[in-house]
Amino acid sequence: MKEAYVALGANLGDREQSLNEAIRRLDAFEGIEVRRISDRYETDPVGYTDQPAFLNMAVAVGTELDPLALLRALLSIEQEMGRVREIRWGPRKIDLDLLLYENETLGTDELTLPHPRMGERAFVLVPLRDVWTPGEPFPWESSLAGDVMEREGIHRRAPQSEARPRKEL
Ligand SMILES: Nc1ncnc2c1ncn2[C@@H]1O[C@H](COP(=O)(O)OP(=O)(O)OP(=O)(O)O)[C@@H](O)[C@H]1O
Ligand SMILES: Nc1nc2c(c(=O)[nH]1)N=C(CO)CN2
Repeated sequence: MKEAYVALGANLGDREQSLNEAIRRLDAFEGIEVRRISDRYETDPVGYTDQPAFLNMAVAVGTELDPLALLRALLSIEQEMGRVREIRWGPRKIDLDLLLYENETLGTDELTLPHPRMGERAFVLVPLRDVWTPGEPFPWESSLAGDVMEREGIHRRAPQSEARPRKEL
């Protein structure tokens, strides 16, 4: 089994439900198992800013798929969930990006590894740090120093059990 990291984002419809559904579909996919799941973060939109706030997460997966097959699995889940591609960096029901696959580097149009913009995106790095290999230093720690969360408009959401109304506990 190889290890890979996937970033998830949603900013249209029921964002929470979309993220849960995407993780369920990932884990159900032949050759992929979800190993660790980050907290959820409410984040200000980056790039194209005239759009609703995102919910962002990251997961660590174990996989028997090669990098391209894993990327295609992510794209197929996006499509099954009804993602419509319109504006680049624009609003979407669900976005799944392949951040890292072991230590592979790749530079094709279809797949670039590591993901070319991950190092400059706090909305990616903050959840990625949650699921990083336990005991291993997080390589982007210095990018997250100081008040980056405040500056980039990133707010950790309460865990689901805390967020639920008492009667449902
Ligand atoms: N590491 C990667 N993860 C996901 N997609 C990638 C990667 N490298 C290249 N791509 C290609 O990028 C294409 C466009 O991806 P997508 O529509 O998710 O981009 P975006 O989310 O708008 O922007 P960004 O790539 O900056 O997150 C995909 O069809 C895919 O083939
Ligand atoms: N906060 C935030 N901003 C974004 C995001 C995202 O997931 N979170 N995804 C984008 C498309 O790549 C563009 N901008």
